[in-house]
Amino acid sequence: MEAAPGNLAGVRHVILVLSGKGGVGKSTISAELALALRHAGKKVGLLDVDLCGPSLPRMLRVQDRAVHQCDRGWVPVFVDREQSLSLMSVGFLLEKPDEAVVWRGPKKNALIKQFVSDVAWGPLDYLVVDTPPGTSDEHMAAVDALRPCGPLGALVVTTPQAVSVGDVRRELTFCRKVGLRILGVVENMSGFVCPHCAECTNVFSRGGGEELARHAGVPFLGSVPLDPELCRSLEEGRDPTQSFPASPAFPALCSIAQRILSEAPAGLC
Ligand SMILES: Nc1ncnc2c1ncn2[C@@H]1O[C@H](COP(=O)(O)OP(=O)(O)OP(=O)(O)O)[C@@H](O)[C@H]1O
Ligand code: SF4
Repeated sequence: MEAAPGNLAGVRHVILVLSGKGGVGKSTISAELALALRHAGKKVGLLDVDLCGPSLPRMLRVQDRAVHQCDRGWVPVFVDREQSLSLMSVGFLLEKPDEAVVWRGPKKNALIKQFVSDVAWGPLDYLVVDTPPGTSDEHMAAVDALRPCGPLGALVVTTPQAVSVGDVRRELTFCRKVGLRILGVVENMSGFVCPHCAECTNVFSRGGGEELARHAGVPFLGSVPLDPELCRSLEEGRDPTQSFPASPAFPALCSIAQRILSEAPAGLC
């Protein structure tokens, strides 16, 4: 395998977060996974290649910050004082936060390649990559640019309904075709836990993600419930592990991070 070049040389593991369709919580899971890995003592980078819907700067409350240039390229925005979680997003390059990115494919692909190669990530245990929904040229551009890092892990997010599960099946086929190592499926918005009595109501049905994983022969990493506190923490840019440690989503997210951590020695990348 060729050695990872330049700015990627210090990146140990890469995880692409994918979903068959939009709005299933891919950015949420990317952000929360990055926070949970950071809480486990890891140095984490988050790369937002969802060029048309860059939501991570807002979710992590760093939307007013700017990226700077250094001799090795762009310096990502550090989310925490300890500088253990850094973020690069097209959101930092837009003049206004609600400006639309209306570029054609080649320009988007060129920017994705630049995001991968021209960001001075420094040493990272994990680089978590939030991708656009579906499968597109942008996914291929990200995979091609990241491939020199070694085998790339893929985490696929779905909601429990059958329609989302169908989209995920296509996503898993894509992962296999381009040689991503499928770490597993996460079922998001899986039931609503009542804040009064802790009874779980399966708003959108339940178990589609687990069933899909079983059929596809890939690991099921866990279910994250619909959680108003998680939603609130994202709206307010707060870390739910700190602000809402008793929220129902928190143990689920921690256990997914633990599964990812336990995969690493088995050669994630
Ligand atoms: N488990 C959850 N509990 C409560 N709210 C959630 C949960 N997961 C996601 N959300 C909320 O659902 C909305 C969509 O989530 P998110 O932006 O992460 O989806 P996405 O799949 O990345 O969307 P897209 O890529 O299409 O923009 C957000 O407002 C987020 O706060
Ligand atoms: S689950 Fe029970 S306690 Fe919770 S809102 Fe419904 S009726 Fe009330």
